[in-house]
Amino acid sequence: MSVLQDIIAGVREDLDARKATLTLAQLQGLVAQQRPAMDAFAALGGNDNARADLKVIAEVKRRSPSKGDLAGIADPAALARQYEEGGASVISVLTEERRFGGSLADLDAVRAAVGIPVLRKDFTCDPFMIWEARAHGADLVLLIVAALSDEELHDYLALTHQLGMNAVVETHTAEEIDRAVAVGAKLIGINVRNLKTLEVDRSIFAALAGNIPAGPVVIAESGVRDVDDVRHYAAHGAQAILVGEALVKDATPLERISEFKAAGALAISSR
Ligand SMILES: O=C(O)c1ccccc1NCC(=O)[C@H](O)[C@H](O)COP(=O)(O)O
Repeated sequence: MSVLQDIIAGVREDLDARKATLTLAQLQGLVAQQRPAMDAFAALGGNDNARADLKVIAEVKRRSPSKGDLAGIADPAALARQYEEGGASVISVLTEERRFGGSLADLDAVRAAVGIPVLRKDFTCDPFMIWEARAHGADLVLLIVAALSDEELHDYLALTHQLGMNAVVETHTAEEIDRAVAVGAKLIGINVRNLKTLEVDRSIFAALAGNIPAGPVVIAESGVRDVDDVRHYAAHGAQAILVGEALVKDATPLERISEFKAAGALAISSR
């Protein structure tokens, strides 16, 4: 069993427990009370043809299978506010519990604290999780191509759009990019971390970004340690970067995001 399959097996068990306490009809009732989702495509520069700056998706990430404990994060809302002040365009909240130590409570806290779109970052493997994301105020969900059939990818993306949200459609190979493009993904992430082996290979972003046609926002996910990594991704076509570990371990994440944005903008202007 790959790491990804193992994570998803745990996600399904936890989901079954939540489904035993809340029906889909009850969840849909909660969704009806939510304010409309924010336009994350626009927030990430999707409507801006010039796309002169680099957008940052800043992640609230407590733990990871590859690195273990990353940060205590006593107050995810305070961290998210620092991200927003630093210039992040979207906040990503890892809600998976067993391997990442996250929760829907973290999502609630972050949603209440910031005025920018929030991504529920989880291993979406059931439509119920998309309804849950919206019920907890998320504006985006994550759809990992490697974890879904074409039919699931199509149906989950359609439900996401039906609920007024966007999806980061995550890829790791040329074939997965083709599948993301075929379903009409508007936000395509290239995760340089192989979720089956946990290997991080930053060079795959440069190798694969050219396979994404004009239109979708291109997001480089994982592996940002410093401005050199930011420059590398921006120089090779990233319009946004998704950063977790480097920010949660930094004493001054606000400054770090400003620095990443400045380095990214410079690299984009010299492309
Ligand atoms: O982070 C992991 O170890 C991991 C392992 C297995 C599946 C997913 C994993 N991470 C999810 C992510 O994609 C990252 O949290 C995100 O891209 C940020 O990465 P980083 O900046 O390297 O923390």
